[in-house]
Amino acid sequence: MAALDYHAEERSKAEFDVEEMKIVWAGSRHDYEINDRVARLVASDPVFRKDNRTMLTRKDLFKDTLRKAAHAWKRIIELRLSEDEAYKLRFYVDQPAFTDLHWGMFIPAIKGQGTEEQQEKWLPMAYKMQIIGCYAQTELGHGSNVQGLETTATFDPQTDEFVIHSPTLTSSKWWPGGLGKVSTHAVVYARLITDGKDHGVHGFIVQLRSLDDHSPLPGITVGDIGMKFGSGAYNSMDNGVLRFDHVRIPRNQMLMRDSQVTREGKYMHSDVPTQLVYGTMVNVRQKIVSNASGALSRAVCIATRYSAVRRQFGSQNGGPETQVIDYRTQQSRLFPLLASAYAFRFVGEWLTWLYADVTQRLQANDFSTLSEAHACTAGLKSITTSETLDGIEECRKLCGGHGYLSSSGLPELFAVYAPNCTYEGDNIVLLLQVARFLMKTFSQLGSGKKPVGTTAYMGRAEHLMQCCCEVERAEDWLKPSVILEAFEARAARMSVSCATNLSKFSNPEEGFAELSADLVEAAVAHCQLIVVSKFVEKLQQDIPGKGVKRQLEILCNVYALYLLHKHLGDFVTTGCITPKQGALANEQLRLLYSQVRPNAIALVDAFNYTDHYLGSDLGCYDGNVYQKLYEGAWKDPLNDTDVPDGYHEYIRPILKQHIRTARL
Ligand SMILES: CCCCCCCCCCCCCCCC(=O)SCCNC(=O)CCNC(=O)[C@H](O)C(C)(C)COP(=O)(O)OP(=O)(O)OC[C@H]1O[C@@H](n2cnc3c(N)ncnc32)[C@H](O)[C@@H]1OP(=O)(O)O
Repeated sequence: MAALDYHAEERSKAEFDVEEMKIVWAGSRHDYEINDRVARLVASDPVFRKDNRTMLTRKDLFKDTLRKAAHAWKRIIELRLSEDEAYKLRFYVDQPAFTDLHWGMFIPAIKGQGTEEQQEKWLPMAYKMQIIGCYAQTELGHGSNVQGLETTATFDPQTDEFVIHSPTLTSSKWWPGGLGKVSTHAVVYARLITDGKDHGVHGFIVQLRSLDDHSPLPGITVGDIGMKFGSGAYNSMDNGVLRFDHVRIPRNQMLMRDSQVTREGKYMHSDVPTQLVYGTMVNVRQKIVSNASGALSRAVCIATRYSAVRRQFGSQNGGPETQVIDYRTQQSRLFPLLASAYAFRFVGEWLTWLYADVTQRLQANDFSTLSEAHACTAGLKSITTSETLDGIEECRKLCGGHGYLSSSGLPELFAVYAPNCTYEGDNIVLLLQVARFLMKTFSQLGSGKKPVGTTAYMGRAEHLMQCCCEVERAEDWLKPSVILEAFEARAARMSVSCATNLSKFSNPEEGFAELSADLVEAAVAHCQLIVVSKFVEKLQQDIPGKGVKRQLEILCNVYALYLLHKHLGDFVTTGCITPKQGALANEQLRLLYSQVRPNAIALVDAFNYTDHYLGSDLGCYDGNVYQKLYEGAWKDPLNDTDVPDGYHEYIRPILKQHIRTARL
């Protein structure tokens, strides 16, 4: 018997080869095959079940997380999975855990900042998970301002040790994931003090817990910081608090790749930029950008499938009501998010390449692209996560009342995704970093330094300041060169305007603070240009598969014109386009939505998500939504009995008019 599929008709409307699109989405056939195999493996394993997660108490949720992490590790060993496959297995398990920080930050910090000797000592133990580590940087009173950290690491030449100490309440480490209950070790960021002199923040490997019985070592106070936003979600993570009371560690546990302390206590800094101490954050920011498309596509998949099943109003002569996906209002909110998911996928791919490139250069002591890599990772982390979080919430609203149910998967997705906008650098702070980079690049234009990479367009600032958009008819907006020039002109003009206003201040820092809101907008314009241009570049590649490239062209245009529509004020006030051209863009956008419509379900099928990973009754592959919602309701613990616990004490006295004498 053929499997039931409420979306069969929608799927038959697709004008492109979905299987080929799956490969484009995954990045390569190889990645597609690994993703597919690992996702199915996770979905079919009962230990990885997550449908009751939001109903677990904190302790049960944490224990469930430990079980899943241990089981995942067991499977990784049994199946001899590669590092990449193991990462994907943890990804599809879809439950934040200490392992994310062990593999995602502790190991990379040692790799990036440790000497060869230190790597040889610590990495083999970390790779076998004989030790489990976290990244202890943020403090109770200090987050984005890394230079403001208070924890101290004072060198004691008598014993050849560092004394790690938390001098104040605000210096307590606060937030590091995996710290609260699991990590045996941490890379701790502390101010290095030798001979009474403060040399700024450096990383140190510190053992926190006994490897025999897991109890905290002397001088260490450690625990979990408490419940976080939402049910399930990030509450599976043991974000921790940590205080040091004069904890001693050997000198060779300072991460000494770029700066060293000698046996005599002399501080030596090689001629590499001090910002390399931020390297782990750059690495994670790049991963966060890659993951943004994952979270957004998941929400979009749920909202799109449900919008095709859900019918509301518009019944003609007693016929079925209209599918909500056919309403223009639904399309104009949903399809830009679908296009954004694809846009973020491709910019994430590009950023992974950029990061690999800068890493290679750094190894060869070439620091020329470091500041651009920092600006790109910081800026793209900021805009992709902000848009993803807003997009998830929009998808919840697009699912109407049912989106508010936990079983839609959207509330938990929102709650688990929300910290992305804050961790690894608050999104506004990161945009200000981009703005600084832009202002610096502009100020160097006069000195003949030619901007390259993502700022190459600034080299054409003179042209971009006075060019006129050539759009006369709506279809002119489909030309990539027209779109790119409009985005370049907007970004350049907003930056130039900031630079001009800044130059009026005698104190540049005062000017920067005063104009910070404008600077953030200029940074957003620059980052959006990067996303649009990387989408356009992707389309210049050879993309096989019937109709695949055509669909991507449509989505690219949707993404760009939606941004243009949303930020019309920027484009018009900077004189990049006229109000008439803005209206034509909107007209074209409506036409594009009609082209997306028949392909919408197939475009979300191309994400190739299992029902397990999606975790949503509304987004299930077969579209049998109402049955699932109905059955799901009866599984709630409140429905274990018809008469609820508490009836006799609290309902009956009200009904029977005994409330005055009731013992509550
Ligand atoms: C399997 C399942 C999924 C797994 C998924 C994988 C992920 C794995 C899990 C992760 C889960 C998340 C876990 C979160 C864990 C935290 O959140 S860890 C804590 C993160 N904390 C932060 O990100 C703090 C953010 N703050 C900062 O980065 C810096 O303090 C700031 C804001 C950039 C300021 O830096 P600053 O040195 O005080 O000051 P500033 O004068 O602005 O900068 C000085 C120079 O350094 C440059 N600079 C600044 N930063 C950098 C940098 N990073 N690089 C290069 N240059 C830089 C500036 O451009 C400037 O350059 P010049 O203009 O002088 O040329």
